[in-house]
Amino acid sequence: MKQPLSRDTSLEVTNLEELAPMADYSLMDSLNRDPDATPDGVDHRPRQVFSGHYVPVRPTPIETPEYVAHSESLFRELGFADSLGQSDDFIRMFSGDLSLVPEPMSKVGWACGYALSIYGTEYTQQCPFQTGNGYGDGRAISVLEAVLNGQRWEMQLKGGGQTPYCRGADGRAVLRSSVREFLAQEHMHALGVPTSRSLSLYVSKTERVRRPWYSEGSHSLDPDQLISEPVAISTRAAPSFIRVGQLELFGRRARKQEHPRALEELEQLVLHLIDREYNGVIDQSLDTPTKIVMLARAFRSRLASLVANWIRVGYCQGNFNSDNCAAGGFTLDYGPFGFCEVFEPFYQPWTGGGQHFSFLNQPAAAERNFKSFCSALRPLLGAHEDELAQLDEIHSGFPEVMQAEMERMWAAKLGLEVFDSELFRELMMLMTQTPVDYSVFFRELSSIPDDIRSIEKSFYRPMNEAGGAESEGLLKRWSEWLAKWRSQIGIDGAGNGSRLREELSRNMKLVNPKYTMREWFVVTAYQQAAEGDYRPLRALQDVLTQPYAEQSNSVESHYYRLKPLELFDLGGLSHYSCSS
Ligand SMILES: Nc1ncnc2c1ncn2[C@@H]1O[C@H](COP(=O)(O)OP(=O)(O)OP(=O)(O)O)[C@@H](O)[C@H]1O
Ligand SMILES: [Mg+2]
Repeated sequence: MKQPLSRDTSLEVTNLEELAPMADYSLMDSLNRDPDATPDGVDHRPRQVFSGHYVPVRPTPIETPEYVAHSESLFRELGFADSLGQSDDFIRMFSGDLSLVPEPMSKVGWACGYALSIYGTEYTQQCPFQTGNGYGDGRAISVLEAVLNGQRWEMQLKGGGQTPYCRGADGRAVLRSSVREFLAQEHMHALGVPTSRSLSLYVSKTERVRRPWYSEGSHSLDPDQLISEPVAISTRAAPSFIRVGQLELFGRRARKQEHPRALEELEQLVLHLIDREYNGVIDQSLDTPTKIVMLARAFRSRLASLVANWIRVGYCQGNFNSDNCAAGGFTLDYGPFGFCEVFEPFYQPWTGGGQHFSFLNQPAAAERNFKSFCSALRPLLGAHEDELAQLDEIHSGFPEVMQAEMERMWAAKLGLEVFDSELFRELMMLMTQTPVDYSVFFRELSSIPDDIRSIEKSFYRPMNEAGGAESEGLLKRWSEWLAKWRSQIGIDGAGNGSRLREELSRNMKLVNPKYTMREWFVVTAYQQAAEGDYRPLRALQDVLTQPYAEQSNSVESHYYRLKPLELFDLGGLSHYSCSS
């Protein structure tokens, strides 16, 4: 059971009037507004934005909003009373209506432009004007910057209506995708993986949009029908929402000298990034070239560690373009993501994602994004030969840093002090030859079994029944592998109850989660939520926010299970072609 944390409730924010004095839009001071924009933010038509870092946008509120969920733990961190999420003024603001927010809160939000590279290749075609000037936050609108409990946060609505970057789309997010992102962010945080956070989720009781989706039981790769879904607004929170793609937009403009202030705007953005995300890591008093070299090194280690963490918990981002890669080194944009159930090295839930963004190829995809990041910084180093050489070296060192992170991560998953490549290679071979559930396998291993019986719980195909010689051979190899592993971790001969064994098991269970976000639970949660029943969603939220805990027997029997075989290959459940 979760322990209620003791807290000083007298300091809690209980309404917007109390929150307002903490608002601090320093972004507006350090960055430039699009000079063509009207300050009132009512310009929602798709158009080109040629310069400036942000466009003022007034969100379009969803009709008749209803409270669905908030993150108790983020509220606690921010010093918000738990009841705040259900108060009228808070609901109004975070369902998109800024018209009544108290001073000095801004009645206008902002959206940002960004560029796109897919696996390291620059694209401009996704922009309706073929110039790259019409691409950016099409439905994400930041509405608040504030210093809360000593930390600076930016709050961003997703699904808050059209922005100049909407490319003709409706600017909305449906309840389905909003529930997914809302749950995933807090789950990842609880898993210890850096991520944007979930603040709140509100659904409209009357406004719906049509989206392509799968019919019940469909095995089709692409959606086979249009369905009407309730719209929702989820709010996410992070120190900033600067993406690698955003640096790229300004890097490309500077490289091509698209306008006289292009280089200056790139520098402003990079300094803003350092201030928001690398404060305390990079000394503000240093000169810009030195800062840039330090930034590249710091981002490299964060990115490598992030991706190793993804793999540790079985997470596949699915669409790891540069515009879905946060420059602060945390997970951003939970679109066509998924958690690996049956282990497959090239697991990829997004049908449009290809192998390059698949599960174990994420380190390579991260390297491509890192390349885009470094190219964006280059114009700022101009003739600084020394720093340019350092930047190149930092870039070319990415695979080595990534590999070291991966080895550390695999060693930790296996309870080893030092990575053992042979033991690991054999395990990978067995895990690809035996359909095995990734998280159940590592969790069962964390109990340090004496034989393979408990590990067999993670097998999708019983090994002994009618499997013949092949199955017998595999079982034998599993047993041999287990014996070898046991001797490597040094507990051979130590019985249950030995201190060493218990400590090792405890540590492994802090690295190998018991509960991960299996899509079939999420489907029930969002389907019921669309009917107005939020209980399955909240129950799942409770389970997923304590993923390493054993939890109750009933939670275990319900949620600690292999994916039922009849759910394999179902559209919307095992794979999806879009996520919005
Ligand atoms: N319904 C929509 N209306 C307007 N723009 C949209 C819509 N759906 C997606 N976009 C835009 O299309 C681009 C690609 O979408 P993608 O799925 O990567 O992002 P997203 O899930 O909307 O948002 P984010 O990256 O902010 O989490 C983004 O720039 C996004 O803002
Ligand atoms: Mg995106």
